[in-house]
This record gives sequence, structure tokens and C-alpha cells, in this order.
Amino acid sequence: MLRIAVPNKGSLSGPAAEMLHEAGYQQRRESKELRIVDPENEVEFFYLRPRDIAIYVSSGRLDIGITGRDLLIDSGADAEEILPLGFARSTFRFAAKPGTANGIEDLKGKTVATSYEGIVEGHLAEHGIEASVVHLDGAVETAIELGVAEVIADVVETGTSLRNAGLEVFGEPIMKSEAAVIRRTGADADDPKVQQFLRRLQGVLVARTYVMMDYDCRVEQLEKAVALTPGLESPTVSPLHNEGWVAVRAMVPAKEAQRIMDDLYDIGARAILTTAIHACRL
Ligand SMILES: Nc1ncnc2c1ncn2[C@@H]1O[C@H](COP(=O)(O)OP(=O)(O)OP(=O)(O)O)[C@@H](O)[C@H]1O
Ligand SMILES: O=P(O)(O)OC[C@H]1O[C@H](OP(=O)(O)OP(=O)(O)O)[C@H](O)[C@@H]1O
Ligand SMILES: [Mg+2]
Repeated sequence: MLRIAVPNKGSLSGPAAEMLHEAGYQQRRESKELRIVDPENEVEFFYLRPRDIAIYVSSGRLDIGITGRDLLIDSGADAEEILPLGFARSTFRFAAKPGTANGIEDLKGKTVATSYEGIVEGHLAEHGIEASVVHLDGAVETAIELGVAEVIADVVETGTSLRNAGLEVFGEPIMKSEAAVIRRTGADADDPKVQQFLRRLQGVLVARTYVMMDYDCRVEQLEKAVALTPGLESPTVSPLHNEGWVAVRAMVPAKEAQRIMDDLYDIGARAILTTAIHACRL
């Protein structure tokens, strides 16, 4: 049975459970459940604190886990990312009161408050900067106002929390993060159970980013139309009962669907439809 760590709380937990559900796995019914077995899929899910997931996975007691890239790096655990999942996207940045710092050099001798000491200490060491790091569990934006630190390093998504605290980012972004599937460094890459799990999640990612497009066009326009909708390998082209016309079917990126429909219409394609993809295996 494949043993998988899933975030039990916070920004990662809802979207992770949703993705697993879309991939056909059973998920817990209530948030107090810490462990469930999905016998049909031969998988056992352990609901753990996102911060602890890399540690469990690196110990080898769990096969894989879903966590944030920033949490994985911060933990220093012996685990590696094998599939980025596209949700819980964030950037990790330094911030301070406007006009107090411009770049990493300005951190010398200062105190930085953060929940991610591993990332911050690693980044400061890489740049040869000596500064003190204070650990706070959360709401670090308030640390400056209350005099605990002159600078913070934190997760930024929309920037609302920083703006509300009257702070501004400075310097280069420290890292970009998103949720990812991780495994113990050097674990068997060909394990068929892990491969099947990854294929299912990849199927969800593709189903979320592509739509199926169908349309009819004149044979003379086919090459132009196919250039607009090349599909993943190559579009399906079928004859229509009306001579001189063909029906075309191809997957297209959902974000570009409306523009592609306009362009197809302009070259004479008609009956252009898009439909959602619920699941797929590439
Ligand atoms: N506002 C946000 N937008 C997007 N991703 C976020 C946001 N806040 C945190 N994350 C991401 O979620 C992960 C952190 O999850 P975690 O559950 O530890 O923190 P949280 O969502 O802030 O919850 P908590 O309330 O427990 O602090 C990290 O990978 C981080 O980059
Ligand atoms: O740029 P934004 O869209 O404002 O998002 C970033 C904020 O979200 C998270 O905080 P959360 O609400 O989880 O509280 P916490 O600081 O206690 O973790 C993170 O720690 C930032 O504070
Ligand atoms: Mg938080």
C-alpha cells in the first residue's frame, strides 16, 4: 500500500484534498481524521502538519507527500520535489518600512523575523551577510511595528498583508514556491505505485489547463486551422457528409480557448465548440 502525507491545515490542505479527489482518491470526511485507508486504490493517506511532511517523507516511513516547495527547503530534510502541482503559489521575500532597505546588503547587523529560518539563514549565508534571525510562528508582518525586528522575510501572494502593515518588499525575491509532490532523495524512481499516482495527478493538471475543441472547416482551410489547434500530438480530422468539409478535434490551453475560437472563425471555421476535460492520461 502506498503511504502518502497530505497537509491537514492551512493554505495547502483544501486544494490538495480537492486535487486528490479529482484524481479518484477517497479523502477524509471531517478535518479531525488523521489517517484514512483507500482500499480500492491501495493507498493510505496521513494528514500531517505541512511543515512536518518533508521530515516524515525523508525518514522513509511514508513514500511520498504533498507540501510547499518553501516548506521542503526550509526543513532541510533529505527529500526532493518530483511533481509541481500549480497551487499555493507564492514568493518568499524580504520586506521593511519604506525607505529603510534597498537590497540584501542593507541587512548587515539587522534582525530579521521569519517563520522560515532555514530559508533565510541559507540565503544570508550564500550572500555572506551577517544578520540575526528571530523565529515567529506567523503574522510576522506585525514584528516590525512591535519592535521585534527591523526586517521580515515572509510568504507574499497578493501583497495585501504587507500593505496592511505599511511594509514594502525589497531586494530580489528569495524564492518562488508552489505545492509539490515530494519523495525521499534517491528513492526508487520506477516504483510502479508512485508512477501511477503521479500519472493520475498529471491527468488532473492537464484536465484543469486544457479544454477539448471541436469545429468544422473547409478542406482548403485545414492547414491554417491545424496551425491554430496543433493539439498535443496531432489533431483528429474526420470527413463530414458534406463534401469539402472536415471536422477537427484537438486539445487547446483553456486560457487561449476564446482567442483560438475567434481566429478559427476568422478563417471560416464554424460550429466551434469547447468542452471541459474531466480526467485524462497522456
Ligand atoms: N496567502 C497565501 N497564498 C498562497 N500560498 C500561501 C499563502 N500563505 C501560505 N502559502 C503557502 O502555503 C504553505 C504554507 O502552508 P501552512 O499551512 O504552513 O501555512 P498557512 O497557509 O499560512 O497556514 P497557517 O494558518 O497554519 O499559518 C507554503 O508553501 C506557502 O508558500
Ligand atoms: O500576500 P498575501 O496575499 O497577503 O498573503 C501572504 C500572507 O498569507 C500568509 O499568512 P496567513 O494568513 O497564513 O497567516 P500567518 O502569517 O499566521 O501564517 C503569509 O504568511 C502572509 O502573511
Ligand atoms: Mg501562514
